[in-house]
Amino acid sequence: MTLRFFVIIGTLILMCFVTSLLVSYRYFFTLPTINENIKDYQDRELLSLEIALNREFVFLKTLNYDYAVWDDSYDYMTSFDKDYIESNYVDDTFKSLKIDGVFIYDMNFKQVYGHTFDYIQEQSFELPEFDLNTHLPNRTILPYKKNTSERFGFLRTEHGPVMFASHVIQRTDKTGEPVGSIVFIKKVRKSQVAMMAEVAQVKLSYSIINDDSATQNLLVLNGGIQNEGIATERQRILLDINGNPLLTVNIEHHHQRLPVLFDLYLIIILIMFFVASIIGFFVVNRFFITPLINGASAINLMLLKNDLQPLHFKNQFIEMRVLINGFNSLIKEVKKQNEQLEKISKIDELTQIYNRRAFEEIYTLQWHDAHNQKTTLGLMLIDVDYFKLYNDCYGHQEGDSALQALCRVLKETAQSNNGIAARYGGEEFILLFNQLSFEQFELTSQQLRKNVNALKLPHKGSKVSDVLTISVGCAFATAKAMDNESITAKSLIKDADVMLYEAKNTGRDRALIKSI
Ligand SMILES: Nc1nc2c(ncn2[C@@H]2O[C@H](COP(=O)(O)OP(=O)(O)OP(=O)(O)O)[C@@H](O)[C@H]2O)c(=O)[nH]1
Repeated sequence: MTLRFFVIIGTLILMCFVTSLLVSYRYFFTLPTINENIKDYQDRELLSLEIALNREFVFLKTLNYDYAVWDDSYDYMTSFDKDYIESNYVDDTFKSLKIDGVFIYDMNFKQVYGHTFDYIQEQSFELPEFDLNTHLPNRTILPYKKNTSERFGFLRTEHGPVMFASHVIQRTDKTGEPVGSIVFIKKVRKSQVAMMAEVAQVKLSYSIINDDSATQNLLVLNGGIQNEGIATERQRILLDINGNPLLTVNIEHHHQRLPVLFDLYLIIILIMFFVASIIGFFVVNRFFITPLINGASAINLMLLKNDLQPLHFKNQFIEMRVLINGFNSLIKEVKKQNEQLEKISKIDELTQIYNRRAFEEIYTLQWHDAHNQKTTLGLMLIDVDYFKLYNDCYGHQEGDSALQALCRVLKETAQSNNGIAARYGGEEFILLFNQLSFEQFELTSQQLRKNVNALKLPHKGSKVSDVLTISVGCAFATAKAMDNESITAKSLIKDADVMLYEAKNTGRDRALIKSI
């Protein structure tokens, strides 16, 4: 798994976790509380509506009571005095009391007086429904049942629903047997409903029910919210005095937008969190993951190429800088040690010139170059004359010093002719030259021998000189020979070896050349 993938997965898990946390909090705590508050509010709206309706009846009932419990009304039921009617139920009475009709009944449900007057339109109208001898079910409007002195409610008429209030006729001091009852009525009007809506702070409309079956599932306006949820609007029915559905009331609640799980605030919070998470990821990616990945790729590439180099990253974080600097120091140290190892593996410790292994590598490369470019290649195989005797005479340490002095000469001579010098065996050395002409090569071999002689290292044991001398076997491969492939790298060394053998056998302290 990559670090970036891990951080992406981590960020996504964090986003899911926080989202579910916020959503759960809203679902289990906030939303139920808001719903409960709205339900409570809507319950109060329904109760207010009920109170507003009752208030309408209270006005009607109070008026009705005043007229029913009055000596003049009581007396009328025995005398049927027209003066009582003419002085108390003129049209202006209806207008001032804001009622639309008065009916007086005896104890046998017989209407002894009835008058209707639409106090707004100021005209009479017929209400046959209040003839209780022809509309027997409507007798329920009268308070003639035991322990009942008043009744009120709605009644269906051909002019629409009306509100009524009735009370038994009694003396003012409430003595004497009931002699009849007075009924006051008031039409249900839009203006009245509008006032109720204002009191309850809801929008109201109503319709008259003509088909009972359509209202079977509707609740009666009574007792507020009953086993219902919150809603933007709901319907209630009003029953007439006989318990039959009369009106459907459409209530539009104050709350027209119900709370949802993902409301605007939650969405904004989630968006803000998502944006913050994404920004966070990009910051971490930009300043931490990308440098780390680049660093890892660079190290990987170095390992593949086997070329260790310091990292050139800049980073804001102290820890990252410490890491990079630490790595660079490590690389520096490894390179240093590698160089030392390389040197140790290629340079002869005593003489500080190339060892045989290094020579083989260089020789192989130069052989191929010379072969490809058709250029000359020359080898000089050097052996110190009577060195065993030198050691015997001066000691091994002096022998070492002599070899060191000799190798300095070999190295200088080689380098001054663009060649290399290497230790080939114990006291056997080899020089390699490329692109020299035969003349230059020959001259160099002689010069080399002279330079060694010029060291003037005393050598009492030598049978050819009183100073240290060398024998040199040289092999020179011409450009032509390199081209026609008549020789090999090995054969050239062999030729040099043969010439060295010749030089030894023909008196030492000399350089013999074979040109191929
Ligand atoms: N002091 C010292 N002696 C070495 C070293 N390497 C080889 N020798 C000695 O070099 C001597 C080589 O002797 P030989 O190969 O017998 O030949 P020589 O005495 O040089 O005689 P010729 O080669 O025939 O002229 C040996 O005695 C080795 O011990 C070295 O690193 N230091």
